[in-house]
Amino acid sequence: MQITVIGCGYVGLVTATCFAEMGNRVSCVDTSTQRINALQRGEAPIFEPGIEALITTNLRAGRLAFSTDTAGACSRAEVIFIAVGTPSAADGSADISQIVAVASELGRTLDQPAIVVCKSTAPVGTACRVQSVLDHQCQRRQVAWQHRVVSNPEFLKEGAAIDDFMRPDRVVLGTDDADAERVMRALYEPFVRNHDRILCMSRRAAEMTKYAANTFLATRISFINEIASLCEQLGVDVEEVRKGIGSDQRIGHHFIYAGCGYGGSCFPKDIRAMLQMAAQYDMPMPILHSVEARNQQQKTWPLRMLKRELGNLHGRTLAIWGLAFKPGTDDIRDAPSLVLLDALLAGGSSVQAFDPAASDNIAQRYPEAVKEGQLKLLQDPYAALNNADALVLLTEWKQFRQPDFHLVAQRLRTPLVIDGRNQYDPQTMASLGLRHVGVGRQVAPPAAPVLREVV
Ligand SMILES: NC(=O)c1ccc[n+]([C@@H]2O[C@H](COP(=O)([O-])OP(=O)(O)OC[C@H]3O[C@@H](n4cnc5c(N)ncnc54)[C@H](O)[C@@H]3O)[C@@H](O)[C@H]2O)c1
Ligand SMILES: O=c1ccn([C@@H]2O[C@H](COP(=O)(O)OP(=O)(O)O[C@H]3O[C@H](CO)[C@@H](O)[C@H](O)[C@H]3O)[C@@H](O)[C@H]2O)c(=O)[nH]1
Repeated sequence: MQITVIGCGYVGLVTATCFAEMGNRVSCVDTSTQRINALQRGEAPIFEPGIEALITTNLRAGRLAFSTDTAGACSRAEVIFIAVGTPSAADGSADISQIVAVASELGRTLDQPAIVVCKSTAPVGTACRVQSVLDHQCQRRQVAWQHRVVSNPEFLKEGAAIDDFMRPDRVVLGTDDADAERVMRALYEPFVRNHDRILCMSRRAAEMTKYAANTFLATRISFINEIASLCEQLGVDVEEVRKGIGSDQRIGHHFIYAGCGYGGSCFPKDIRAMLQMAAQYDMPMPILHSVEARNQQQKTWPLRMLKRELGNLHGRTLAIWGLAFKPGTDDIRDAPSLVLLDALLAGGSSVQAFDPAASDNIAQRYPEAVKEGQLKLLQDPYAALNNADALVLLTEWKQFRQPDFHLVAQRLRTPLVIDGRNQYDPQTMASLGLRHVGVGRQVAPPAAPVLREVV
């Protein structure tokens, strides 16, 4: 099939390369000349395991092409995916102006009917808006055809994006057009060979499904983080509780890991967008407000623990392992590391940090601190520990799972490990002379509850 993908970010590139890998001819467009030039040389502008190999193979095979010319790239396309950004506007709502701009351009320039697919995460009603923008242009140009708009939200996770796309749990197609459904089913058929995991529904339901999925996952994380806080008060280990509840099949083990909060380009933004969608109908959505508030609070957990253990942090040197919002990516958008770095740097602490992928992005965000030497971004995780008053683990990269604890204890000035992702066993750490502070797993005896008089 001849496909065009508009937007060469995480979603656009993964979509394009995976469809090309299945034998389709895919043209990719982006407004960034720099991005397109790099892609034409086979260089990925994003950090995503496996993406560069897919780009190179499919470029060489002639199934993949990159350009900045939308009209040219769409001239023979049967299916056109819109995978541009939908960032938060000032009020928290999803800004769909990039989608609308693409739709207008397509309406003005397409000389054949196409299936236009909204892949970006966008509020309920966006696909209908794209349809009316296209319809309006067709009427203006007095052409005889109508484009068909499908909502096809994407569920990939950064760091595992190719695997998620190649083996999706489900493919959601929002359309009531039988022809469009047939073409889209055929396109996705190679990815759902074992059994049909394609779910067809209305465009509005497809859009809502994406927001409901993300906000539900975020709710699970904030829920376990709240339970973890209570565990800290009660002297209970939340890791035991996690296993205890996760083994109930109705709950399951996924997305119930307590930590220092969720970040990334999706959960925070999509919760804000969902709240704004609801606000238009005067819906208060108290659950989602709490999910968001709990997450903000959770991101301050590492700082609170450092203060509890060390007192005043002014003049202290702190080591951080992991700056990306999760392992497998260089993405620092809404990462818990930003909350900690902002506070430590403003409070006069020095930071020595290591991340396998995200250091460049952090350097761009804190250029002054890097220049003045207050923030050192190191190439070696153990070099970050030299004379530090504590090690704070924020991202659970695999290489941090079994570090040389003897070296950790030797390098640190104070043997304190703040484990923001519950990676380490408190007993093992204690046996090595390291004080370990995990999320929701204090080993202290339970404190007395505040007793209230029963009336
Ligand atoms: N990142 C993820 O893990 C993920 C997963 C699922 C869904 N989503 C959603 O998918 C959408 C895209 O996310 P992303 O992370 O790929 O964004 P991104 O910012 O990485 O990429 C978007 C790209 O679109 C380009 N672009 C903007 N306007 C354009 C135009 N008019 N023509 C051509 N290119 C244009 C930008 O230059 C950029 O390269 C968002 O709605 C996001 O919420 C993201
Ligand atoms: O039990 C858990 C699981 C995750 N996280 C955190 O949650 C955030 C998001 O993680 P993850 O969902 O793995 O990453 P994303 O790449 O943001 O993917 C989410 O957002 C995408 C964009 O919409 C969706 O497509 C994916 O399905 C959805 O998982 C990260 O900060 C994680 O550290 C936890 O704290 N505890």
